[in-house]
Amino acid sequence: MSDRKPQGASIVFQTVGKTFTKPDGSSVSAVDDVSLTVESGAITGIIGRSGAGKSTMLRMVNGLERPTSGQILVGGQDVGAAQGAALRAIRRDVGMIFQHFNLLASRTVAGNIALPLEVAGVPKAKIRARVADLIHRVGLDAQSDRYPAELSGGQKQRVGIARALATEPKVLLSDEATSALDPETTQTVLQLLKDINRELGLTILLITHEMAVVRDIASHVAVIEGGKIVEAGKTYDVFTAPQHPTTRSFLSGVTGVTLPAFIKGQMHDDRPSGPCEEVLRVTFSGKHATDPMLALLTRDLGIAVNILAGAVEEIGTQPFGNLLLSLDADKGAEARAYLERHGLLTEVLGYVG
Ligand SMILES: Nc1ncnc2c1ncn2[C@@H]1O[C@H](COP(=O)(O)OP(=O)(O)OP(=O)(O)O)[C@@H](O)[C@H]1O
Repeated sequence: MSDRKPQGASIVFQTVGKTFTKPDGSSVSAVDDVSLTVESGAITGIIGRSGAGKSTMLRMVNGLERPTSGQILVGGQDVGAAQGAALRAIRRDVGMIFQHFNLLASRTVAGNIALPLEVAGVPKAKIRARVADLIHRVGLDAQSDRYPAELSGGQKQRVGIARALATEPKVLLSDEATSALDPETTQTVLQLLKDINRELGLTILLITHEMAVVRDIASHVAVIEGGKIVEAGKTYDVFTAPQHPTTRSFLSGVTGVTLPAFIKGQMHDDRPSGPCEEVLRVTFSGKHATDPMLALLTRDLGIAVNILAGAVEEIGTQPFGNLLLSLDADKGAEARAYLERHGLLTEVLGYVG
């Protein structure tokens, strides 16, 4: 792209709070006491429901909003305290892409990508060369002179990505960048972001309400609810051993493993009296993901299990599996202890009488 290879910068939220005052004078706490370190060069996802505070977190990283309390450091620089030239310098280091692309309809692909360079006062000849490079990087050589209205959603987002990269940022912020795209186009845009992250080493912080996006691209994830981070860690760890109910509910939509309706309809939270079956979720991860544990359970303890649903997925290059089982409730504790001893995680979902 140019002679300088951009390097990532870390983003550190230190006990950050953001309160908005509404027109009627009441206040809303959008972000509340958030501490989070986004590693330099990593792809980190912030996931949360609508109104959880995701956009506010992102907008504080490039100085579009200032925190009410705490600090945000980008590459060690305090964004909230920066003014004038210092703030402009931080903004050059932080590129952003948007759900609805935010392209100028009156400018061509090349013209849109050139815009931040024109604003930064880069000489024309240099702009031309850099724009050509960026267009090539995002695979739009044939569309260079087209206008946004003549592009598909995926192509528009590629323009957005190229424009965000124009000033060679250290950080790329992504605000639901694939939410308006179909699943196939989403995959190609996520792949482009991964390639950029690997080749340029820049830090990517993305917000999303889809766990599938986190699974497909992010090495780290933070779950936000009501302005607070309720869980954070490596994506693999959070997927295989989610701690918070909100995380679990996001995951239930993405693992593709749900109880068959006929079982769900009969299930009780508490164990009924008399003979019954315990319904279990078993999570396999890392080196245990492909172990034949259920066969071993039957062989070693003589406990038979019914498989209700299951899937093995990959996060990065690591496999993890989710199985829903039922077995004689009297044998439940023994079976769970056996599986846990062999490195699997178990969770009792309920009982069928
Ligand atoms: N400028 C503002 N003035 C008043 N309230 C605001 C403002 N910006 C955000 N809020 C409020 O702060 C809370 C968090 O909003 P935010 O947009 O950060 O959530 P979000 O997780 O990004 O949601 P969405 O996915 O719907 O965009 C919400 O209650 C929202 O109404």
